[in-house]
Parts: sequence; structure tokens; C-alpha cells
Amino acid sequence: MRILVAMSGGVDSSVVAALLKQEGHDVIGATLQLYDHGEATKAGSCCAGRDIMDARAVADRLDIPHYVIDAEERFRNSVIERFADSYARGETPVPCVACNQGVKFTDLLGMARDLGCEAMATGHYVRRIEKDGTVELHRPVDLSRDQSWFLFATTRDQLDFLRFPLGAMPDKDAVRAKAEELGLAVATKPDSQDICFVPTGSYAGLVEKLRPETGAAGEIVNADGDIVGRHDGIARYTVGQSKRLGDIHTQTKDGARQMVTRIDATTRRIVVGPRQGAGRHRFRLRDMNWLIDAGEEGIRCSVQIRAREAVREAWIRQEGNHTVVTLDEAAMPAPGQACVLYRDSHVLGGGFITADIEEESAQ
Ligand SMILES: Nc1ncnc2c1ncn2[C@@H]1O[C@H](COP(=O)(O)OP(=O)(O)OP(=O)(O)O)[C@@H](O)[C@H]1O
Repeated sequence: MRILVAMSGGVDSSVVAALLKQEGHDVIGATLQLYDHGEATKAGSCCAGRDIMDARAVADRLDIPHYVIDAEERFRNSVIERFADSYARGETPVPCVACNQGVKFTDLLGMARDLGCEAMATGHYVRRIEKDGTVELHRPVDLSRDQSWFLFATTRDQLDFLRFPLGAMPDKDAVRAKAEELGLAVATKPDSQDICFVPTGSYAGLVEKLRPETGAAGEIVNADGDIVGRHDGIARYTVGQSKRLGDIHTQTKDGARQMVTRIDATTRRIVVGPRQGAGRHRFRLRDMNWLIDAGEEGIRCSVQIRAREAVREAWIRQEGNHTVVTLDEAAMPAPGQACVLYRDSHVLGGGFITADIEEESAQ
């Protein structure tokens, strides 16, 4: 079949293109130019321009057509600006979800259809399993590479069209060995960083440049509103975090370890409280995406509320217009982060954690 491969210039998607070509498919490669090369080059990380050249070299070696798509403006508006906006609201965003949903699985996928492709493949580590006429999204075999949390917002239509050949690979070493065996120059290329458009790793610097108000100093207060310290900008804090609170925990009566319990963007106040007993049982989700038919009565499942965190048991129920999560044991959900629902390896759906969790937990 004719299949478009989303080629980042990294080893994963290069191996995907090679495997599909080896299987006899009519493979077309496409690379999105997502951000400015110049800035990334200065920072000394691998740059977008270099990645495009690597993808092109792999395509040449495999003798497949290769397109480069200028998606810089779209990526800036739909991913980077929204990332900054979210911090300015006091949230902790997940830009990879926005990127997968917009630029990759809407724009590039649309281009694949226009080119007459029957599917689009990426190098994501997840499995797509067809069962009884429906398509399911699952965690990969190699759980250390699991990207399913970042793909919860994939619609059923998109999932139908997508392929993830690396989900079945035992580990990354096997992927690199495959790249070497196929003679791909990217076999030993280092893995990409967490947030691709922040090559220095200092995301707060970028957010403060785009939304200067997020870098303004402000007060750190306790639950009673007493000022216990000062902070250097809300973008540097996340609900649940204890870092960057200095010696604040020693200033409490019992010296209990403190953490951020709320970020109020309007007053620029960071609220802290003792770690013990600070968790919440109930919170709401927005932009819910279901990958199963959930039914009216709600479902019992496991949820993961951060990218790298163990799952927790919960009930998910529809209450009026809201999707409400009720955890068996309290946790610290951070507004803006994803809450992904699982049954074993199966992704059932997910949504973004909203900021109205306090009102919810009070009920
Ligand atoms: N600039 C891009 N153009 C086209 N596809 C991309 C681009 N960036 C990422 N992708 C696709 O999304 C997948 C997951 O992206 P991610 O940034 O997580 O890459 P990765 O796991 O480091 O994989 P790779 O080794 O292929 O870079 C890639 O394997 C690729 O299929």
C-alpha cells in the first residue's frame, strides 16, 4: 500500500521508513520544518536544518520520494504560543499533545490522504491493535519508551489511518541495530530532547520571553494567605513541586515538607501547603477524547496524571457537562497536564486536567 512516513531525521522514524520499504510498500517520506534552525544551532543542539538533511539522506538511501513541509508558522501558533499561554494561566502544559494533534495528525495526515496514501506511519512507541472490527491504542512492548500518554487525544478516525511499527520492538537497541543493519547513517544519532523547540532545556526562559508577565516576581503564601516567601516567576512552578521553595518548609510550625498546591496567575501568587494530606480525590477534565464507548454509568480504570508516573485507580463519570475523575487515593493533579485512562496497556481515552479542582474537591 502507499504509506506516508513522518520522518523527523531521527533513528526511529528512519527505521520505520526502511522497514515499510522492505515490506514492499510504496513509501513516501515527509519532514515538517517546525522551528527556526538558527536559534537551535546557536544553542549547540541538533538543529532543525540538520534533521531535515538527515531525513533527506535516509530517503535518498531508501530511494523513496521525500517532501519537506514548512510548518513553522502553524507550529508557532498552535504549539509554542499555546504553550506560553498555558503557563501564563498558571498551568503546566503538554506541548507534544498539541503537536501530535495539530501539525502531525491533522495537517500531515491530510497531506498523506491528498497524496493518495492509505496510511501514515510514525516512529512513536505505541501499539495499534485491531480487534473485532475496532482499532485500539496500546502501550508499546518496550515500556521504557512508552509514548501512549502523549497520544491520548488521537481520534478514532486518525487512529484508523495511523501505523506505529516500533510499538512491537523489544527495545531501542533493537531499533538502532536495525538501522545499522540497513546502513542508515542515523543509527547512532542521539535521542531527541523532551521538548524539541527548547534545545537548551530551559523552557521557562522561552516562556518568559514570549509572556514577560510569567517572569515577574511574586509572593509565596500558605493556605491562610500568609506570605511565607517570594518566587521568581510562575512559569518556574508546577502544582505538586517542592523544588525552588528554598527553606520555606522550615518556616512552618511543624517543619513539614511543603509543596505547591495552587498557582494563581491573576495575583501571581504561588500557594504552598504541607505535602502530607494535600492531595485531592476529585478533579475535572476538559477536551475529553474517548477511544472506547464509555456508556452512561461511568467507568472504572487506571489513570496516569503525569508523563512519567505510576497509574492510580479511579472512577470516571460524566456529571452534567463535566468529565469527573474520582481517585481511590488522593494525588496532586496539575492543571494543564493530561489525565490518560488505561485498562492494562489499553488507552481508553483522556483529557486535560482543569484548574477548578479545588472547588471540585471541596464537595
Ligand atoms: N519534524 C518532523 N517531521 C515529520 N515527522 C516528525 C517530526 N518530528 C517528529 N515526527 C514524527 O513523530 C514521531 C515521534 O516524534 P518524537 O519527537 O517523539 O521523536 P523520536 O521518538 O525522537 O523519534 P525519531 O527518532 O524518529 O526522531 C517521530 O518518530 C516521527 O515519526
